[in-house]
Amino acid sequence: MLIGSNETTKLIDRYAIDNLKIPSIVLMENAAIDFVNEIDEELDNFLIVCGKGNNGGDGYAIARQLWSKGKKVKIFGVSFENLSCDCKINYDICKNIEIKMSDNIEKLKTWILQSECIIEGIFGTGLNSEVKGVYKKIIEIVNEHSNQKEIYSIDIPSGISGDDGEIMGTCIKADKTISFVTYKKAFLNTKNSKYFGKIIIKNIGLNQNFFKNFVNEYYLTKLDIKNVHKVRNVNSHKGDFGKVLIYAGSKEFSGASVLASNSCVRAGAGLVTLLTSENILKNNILSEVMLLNINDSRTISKSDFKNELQKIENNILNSDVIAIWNWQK
Ligand SMILES: NC(=O)C1=CN([C@@H]2O[C@H](COP(=O)(O)OP(=O)(O)OC[C@H]3O[C@@H](n4cnc5c(N)ncnc54)[C@H](OP(=O)(O)O)[C@@H]3O)[C@@H](O)[C@H]2O)[C@H](O)CC1
Ligand SMILES: [K+]
Repeated sequence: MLIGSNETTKLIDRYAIDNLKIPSIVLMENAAIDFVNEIDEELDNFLIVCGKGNNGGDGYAIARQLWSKGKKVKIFGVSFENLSCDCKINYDICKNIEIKMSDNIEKLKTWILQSECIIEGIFGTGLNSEVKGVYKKIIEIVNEHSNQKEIYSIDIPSGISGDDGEIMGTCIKADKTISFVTYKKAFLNTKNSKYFGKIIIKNIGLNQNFFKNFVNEYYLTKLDIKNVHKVRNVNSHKGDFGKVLIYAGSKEFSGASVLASNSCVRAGAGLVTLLTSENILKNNILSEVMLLNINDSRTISKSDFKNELQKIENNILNSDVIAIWNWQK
């Protein structure tokens, strides 16, 4: 999965709009549909809190989508003036379909209490300075009055910097964050993970592989592993999947040899042989790994030494990959 700063996410967005000719309003609609698909079906009564930018626009579009599913929806708008272009389009539709809307802070408290779920789109990747004034107040009210209610954040919890996950004065404490296109850099800031809740990334109609050159950082997911995982021919033999020789472990330190050997087996190597000091490991620790014990005592006889060397040489010649433990007493 692509990891994106605010800037890279915007670049991808711009490329999709300017070069791929996907209208921005279509991206917003896709974002809203993807978002709504991740909302718990049991929830029925929603309050959407919208800012003035495209994050707020996503909020208005989500409100429409929920309305079309017959859900109860109200909207609190930070302001209905100076909305971004796509935000205004969705705001106008919400007005036309008569979704209840208000920008009155007192109503915000009442409406939160009447709802089961609060979806917030106050700020997304466009947050560019410390949250103050009315925005700070709105975020605090949402956090304070949402006890026992689900809070869903659009793209990123409002008030968190998308670039480093730091709190810009104050921020929403989400139960679920449904984010678009990239795994935001912010989510790597584990110090603040309690504010993100469960993180879900949606593609909003774009394909991550198409944009992989826009970033140089990737978040490894089960899906990524699945994509590189090759289906094996039923007639194949374990010898077809590489032979690994690991030389590791001593009487005092045997852990690394076990970890490395088991990791190779888990990663799919065909034959894994651990070359290690005599008697340091019981065979049953390594179920699929072949153990090759060597006598590495300092008082070994010359002929035994030759035999040990021969054993090692044979194994080296027979291996595709050799891992050597670098530890000196
Ligand atoms: N491909 C995608 O990822 C898509 C993302 N979408 C959504 O769009 C937002 C980003 O939208 P954007 O309009 O760029 O930004 P925001 O909505 O986050 O916020 C912009 C407004 O907020 C004002 N602002 C910024 N910081 C502050 C602050 N500290 N206090 C008050 N106001 C602030 C800003 O005003 P400026 O005048 O300062 O610029 C804007 O008014 C993304 O997160 C997604 O949710 C698309 O919908 C689909 C494609
Ligand atoms: K948000």
